[in-house]
Amino acid sequence: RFVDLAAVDATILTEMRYHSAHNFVGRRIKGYREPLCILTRPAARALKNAQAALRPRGLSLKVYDCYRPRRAVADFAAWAEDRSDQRMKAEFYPRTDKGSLFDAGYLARRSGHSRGSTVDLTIVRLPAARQPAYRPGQPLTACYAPVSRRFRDNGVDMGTGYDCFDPLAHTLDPRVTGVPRANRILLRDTMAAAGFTGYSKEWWHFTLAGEPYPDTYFDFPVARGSLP
Ligand SMILES: C[C@@H](N)C(=O)N[C@H](C)C(=O)O
Ligand SMILES: [Zn+2]
Repeated sequence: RFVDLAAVDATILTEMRYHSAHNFVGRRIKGYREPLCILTRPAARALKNAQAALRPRGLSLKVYDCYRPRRAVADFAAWAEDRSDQRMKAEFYPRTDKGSLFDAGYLARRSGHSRGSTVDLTIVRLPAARQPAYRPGQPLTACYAPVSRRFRDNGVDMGTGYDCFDPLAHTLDPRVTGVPRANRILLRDTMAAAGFTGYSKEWWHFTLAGEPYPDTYFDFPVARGSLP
């Protein structure tokens, strides 16, 4: 019952951050063998419906993370214990202690992503702007800096970048007003209409209500060979 999202809706943009070095760890995460968005079929179909609601408005979804194997979650946990590695702090958690990321709710020891019906995503205005390639070692900017100063993601302004482990990324943080607040609400409402529930601490994180494997945490690698 798992599928490659591209086989269900080829128009949804992808930027698989954990297959890349542009994430809070700073390198590819264990278990991400290919830059694919794998989801349960019901979650992929529901995302297709969300995309269909956005496209007439000149907008598209862009996914950052989909199914996440348990070995990737374990990689996050091992990384969190190594306090000496602060390589990506300046962008992803500038004012949060990395030792508190699990307790603060920004990382989960048993992640909904491992059940296959949870997705991290944003909205992009079409035609999608080209965004600069991330170069490991480049100077980093805080994910909560104004949109003109932080990493130039081609998503609409959500008030912070993706995986910004900071209270400003809480979906309804009262300091986020105007356009970024409206963008968060558009994403939340579009996803809700398609059957997904958001997460109060991360504007980008959604889980399909009535997911097919509510109690199963999978560990197959993210690779075409894992699919039927
Ligand atoms: C790490 C972030 N993208 C995320 O998905 N956080 C939630 C809490 C999780 O790990 O499940
Ligand atoms: Zn997530």
